[in-house]
Amino acid sequence: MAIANTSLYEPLIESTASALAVRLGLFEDNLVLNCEEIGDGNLNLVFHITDPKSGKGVILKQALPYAKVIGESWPLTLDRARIESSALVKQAELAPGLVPEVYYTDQTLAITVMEDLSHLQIARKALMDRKKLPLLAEHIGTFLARTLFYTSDFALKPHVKKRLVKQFTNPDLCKITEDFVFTDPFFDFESNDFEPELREAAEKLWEDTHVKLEVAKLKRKFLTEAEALLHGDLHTGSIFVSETETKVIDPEFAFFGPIGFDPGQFIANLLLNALSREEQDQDFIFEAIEKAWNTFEVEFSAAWKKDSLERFSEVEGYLEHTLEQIFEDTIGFAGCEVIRRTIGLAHVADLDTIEPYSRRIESKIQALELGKKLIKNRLNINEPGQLKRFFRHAIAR
Ligand SMILES: Nc1ncnc2c1ncn2[C@@H]1O[C@H](COP(=O)(O)OP(=O)(O)O)[C@@H](O)[C@H]1O
Ligand SMILES: CSC[C@H]1O[C@H](OP(=O)(O)O)[C@H](O)[C@@H]1O
Repeated sequence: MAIANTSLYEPLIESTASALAVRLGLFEDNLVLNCEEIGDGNLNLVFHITDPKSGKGVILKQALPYAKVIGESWPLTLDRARIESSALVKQAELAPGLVPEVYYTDQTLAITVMEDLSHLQIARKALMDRKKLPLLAEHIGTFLARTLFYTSDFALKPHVKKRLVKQFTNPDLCKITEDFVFTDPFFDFESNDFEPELREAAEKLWEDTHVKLEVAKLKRKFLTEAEALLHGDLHTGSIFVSETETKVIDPEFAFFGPIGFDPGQFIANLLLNALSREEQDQDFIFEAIEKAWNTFEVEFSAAWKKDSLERFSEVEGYLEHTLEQIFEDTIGFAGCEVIRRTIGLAHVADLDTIEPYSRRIESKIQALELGKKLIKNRLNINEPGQLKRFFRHAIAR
């Protein structure tokens, strides 16, 4: 894989990042700015630049020519910065108010300068703090319906759609998902990462040919179905929230894929949070899943009726068939995400911080059972209202 021409590229440090923000005219040049690298994700640098006097801030995100979490031994294309900034611009157009505003991008330096969202909290952390998030589900349902419908063949003319598919071809980042979501966790591969106490449950999964056949089908969909422009990594760490606002960040995995992938990742990460809760605290999560899906369904249907260019859209039953297929895929993709976040390379804090350790192991064994059952039974789960019972039944020992 080619690494971008690094002769003009240089990784920024705090002083050069704030100097760049001044050069871009984002701050006056006589100010004393604060700049801190706050990136806690797996891949990139994130600089938070602020003027302490006015309180004004911006975020400057820069891709490194490798995956930050692994180091230079894992080269990764700088083109992901172009994908991320273009996706944010497209999503802002389709779902206004639900993504940070992009102020500036530079493909050579692989940077995106964007709105500072530090007044909000990452949804994973808010959910772990058991915060009430009354608008999260509705906002994400709207984000999904609008970004997915309006980038699909239902809304776009064929040439426009194909041009966008080309613009958002994202092979390196897709390969990460193909490996770490759809392949490695289902085999005894070195990249997997789990506690010794989970080995027996992992081996049971690796021997389960039914699960593996169903994952193979889901992976094929991910590889081949260019239905709509996905966010591509819509976990709760990619969403900023408060009681009144929701902003989706980090779409560097964006590409044209199967519509059910984004709702599947969102629902999976809510289910992973539910696994970290006592039963009496889980209702908020199941209500959020139902609300998000119902909002998605209502807004996708309204957009279909208002704006579909497809002649067959009027055919009775076609919308219902499309939504049923998306829901089936959503449940299957959610199952893959639950499993990979439990024994794969990239974990979630919701499970990893459960105390005591014995309960953490118990919850992770439950996660593996839940993931397998979601994948195998995705055809029998017809609406989100069934998920609470399904979850309780799946994790019962
Ligand atoms: N627009 C923003 N405003 C405030 N903080 C941000 C913003 N974007 C990212 N961050 C912070 O940086 C962290 C990593 O950003 P993210 O885009 O997820 O990076 P990565 O691509 O490496 O996963 C986030 O968890 C958040 O704390
Ligand atoms: C080594 S990439 C693993 C994992 O990291 C990405 O998440 P994020 O950018 O939010 O940290 C993505 O989920 C990848 O699958």
